Amino acid sequence: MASSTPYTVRWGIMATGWIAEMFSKDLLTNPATRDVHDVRHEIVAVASSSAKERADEFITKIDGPSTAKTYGSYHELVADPDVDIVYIATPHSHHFQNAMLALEAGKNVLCEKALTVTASQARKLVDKAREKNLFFMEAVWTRYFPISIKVRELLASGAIGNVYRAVADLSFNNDAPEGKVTFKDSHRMVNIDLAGGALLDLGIYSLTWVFQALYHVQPEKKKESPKVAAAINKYHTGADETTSIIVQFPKHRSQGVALTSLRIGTDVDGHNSGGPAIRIQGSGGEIQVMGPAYRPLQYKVIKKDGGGQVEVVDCPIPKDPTRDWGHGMFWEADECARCLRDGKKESETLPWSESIVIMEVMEEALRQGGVEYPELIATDVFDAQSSLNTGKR
Ligand SMILES: NC(=O)C1=CN([C@@H]2O[C@H](COP(=O)(O)OP(=O)(O)OC[C@H]3O[C@@H](n4cnc5c(N)ncnc54)[C@H](OP(=O)(O)O)[C@@H]3O)[C@@H](O)[C@H]2O)C=CC1
Ligand SMILES: O=C1OC[C@@H](O)[C@H](O)[C@H]1O
Repeated sequence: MASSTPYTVRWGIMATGWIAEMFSKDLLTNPATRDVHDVRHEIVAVASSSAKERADEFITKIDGPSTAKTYGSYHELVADPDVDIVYIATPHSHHFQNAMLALEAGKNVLCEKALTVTASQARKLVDKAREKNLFFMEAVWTRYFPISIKVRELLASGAIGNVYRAVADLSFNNDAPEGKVTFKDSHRMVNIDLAGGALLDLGIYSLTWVFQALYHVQPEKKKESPKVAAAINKYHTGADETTSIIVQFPKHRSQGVALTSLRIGTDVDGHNSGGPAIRIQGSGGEIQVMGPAYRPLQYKVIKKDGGGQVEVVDCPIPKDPTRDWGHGMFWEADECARCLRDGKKESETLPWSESIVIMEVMEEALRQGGVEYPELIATDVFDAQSSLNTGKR
């Protein structure tokens, strides 16, 4: 029989930027407001690589607990004995070194997407987690949404027959005059030194849907790494600005198309007039998911023999009324808590092997498009004193 006392996870937050704020505010919501009663979350420490004061300000900004310890370095955070799991919210460039720093220190890790810059880095992190017997997960929050769970269930149950194709897009219109985009060259979205680019930041969600539809739902023995064909337009910084990938799963006769761009928007007018962001097509029908691909709130099921009837299902994200907050990242946090409680080292919803295959696809696409990242961020050699860990910029 399940215990009536919820299992508590004590989080350490690494970095104090935008997504760290979103995630931390979600951790602070009351789980009961999403009908979760078996796990709960505490923020026990926050670290900024630049200054302890930034971590102090962060706690104020999120209306966090005054008991949380604040650090001016990532090294101090991973050494804190009260931290059960470290949430890594730094740019892509930093993930390998930061995650390895935490794993080496014996900490469980939830690391923001994209997991790493290269597939080799991802494999090394998984090897380290295995060696140290630690929990490790890529923070692809969308996978833990009830809408994703429902769509996977529908696909697995054969609701649309044999699934042969998935087309997914996550693009934003950041077009600007004279060939520019609206981001400054130094911004993490386009800065090659921070592993910027549409694919690692946005295209990973398009691939997430392609993989949820065509790969994840396959029985383990039938899973196959896809063939990859990619077209990439590079921005003047060297990062990719528009990337289109076709993945082909020959044994399953299925194909996925993953699209991303910083030039045109999936949602043309901000009202979803452009139609679904994701189309999953099977022999017996189609499932459409309304975007954005990272935070979808509605899906439709269209049956081949449905006589024109379309099932439309809304999947809203619950808010904690006390804090007036609910972004949707709490579901992945709940998954981490349950895995820690149950002694699991990886999440079945995004197993290590799947994160690695997706990193391999992105690496191959970037190779075909001629995108190259600097050695400092592409190396798979861990260095605790790397500037990516010490913050000495
Ligand atoms: N799941 C989701 O919905 C989203 C995920 N993300 C992911 O989260 C990660 C961070 O994105 P986001 O929060 O938007 O980025 P921000 O630029 O807002 O924050 C990044 C933080 O990383 C730390 N950092 C350390 N070194 C550097 C450096 N050289 N340059 C910039 N920042 C540095 C800083 O914190 P400090 O100084 O305190 O150490 C900074 O505040 C990315 O991997 C991104 O893909 C982003 C947005 C949404
Ligand atoms: O993960 C993300 O989802 C939302 C986007 O706006 C953001 O750039 C990206 O990092």
